[in-house]
Amino acid sequence: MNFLVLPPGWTAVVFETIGSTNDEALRRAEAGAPEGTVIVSRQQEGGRGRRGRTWTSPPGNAYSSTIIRPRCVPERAAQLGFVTALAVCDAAAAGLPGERAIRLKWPNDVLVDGAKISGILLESAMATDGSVGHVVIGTGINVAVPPPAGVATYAAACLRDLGDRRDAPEVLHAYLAALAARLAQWRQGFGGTRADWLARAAWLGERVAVSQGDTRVEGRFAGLDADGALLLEPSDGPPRRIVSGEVFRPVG
Ligand SMILES: O=C(O)CCCC[C@@H]1SC[C@@H]2NC(=O)N[C@@H]21
Repeated sequence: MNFLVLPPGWTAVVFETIGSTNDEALRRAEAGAPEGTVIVSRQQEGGRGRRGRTWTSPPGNAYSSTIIRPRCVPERAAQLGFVTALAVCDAAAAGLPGERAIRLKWPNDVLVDGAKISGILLESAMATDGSVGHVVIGTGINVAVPPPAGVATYAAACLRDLGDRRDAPEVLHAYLAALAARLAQWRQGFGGTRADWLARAAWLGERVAVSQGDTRVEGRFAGLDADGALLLEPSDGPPRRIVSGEVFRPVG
């Protein structure tokens, strides 16, 4: 990293290489590191994705994990996925040509012209009073290197191939500034975050499929409820409230 400008009060620990920035941030959070501690690495040797997947992490992309201490109920802490996706979206929008379509796929994927440009992994721990004591917000943004062919099970791209001329430290700077601003918005309540997320939502009002392990349900994506659950209207049954799963476009 040649430079890193941080939001006021935040501190960064920068590595040349690391196993996983999330693992390091979780360790430091357990040891008492304050909110706004950011672990950054130029590359990761054991980058982790959702559902136990590997996150290939060569130099050229932006890898960070930020410690937040929300002290709230788990349902509210889960909204940090929307906060983070909006921050990545803001950071991407600042460097991409205006004609690119940036959309948010529930719960926290960021798509540019239909291709995923980042991954978000939230990991948390409870405090003794039953609230969420800390959340580690892990984000990998594909700046200069797309996932290797055959690894991604979805369309994926990097910002540079989409016309963004910035390098990883510049994108990371934009992302962390946006994350601080989006966290401030969320602390006022979920309404603003929810409205801004819906304004960028992919496939809102359209037919989608949601897979949850071995089960799959299809219906119209009707919006988000007040907590951030996906509202799905199947054609042959009552409306459903979905709290986890993968959303995609049904074929046919
Ligand atoms: O599967 C996903 O989409 C989430 C990928 C999250 C990857 C980031 S890179 C920085 C942080 N450290 C990790 O080990 N994972 C997250």
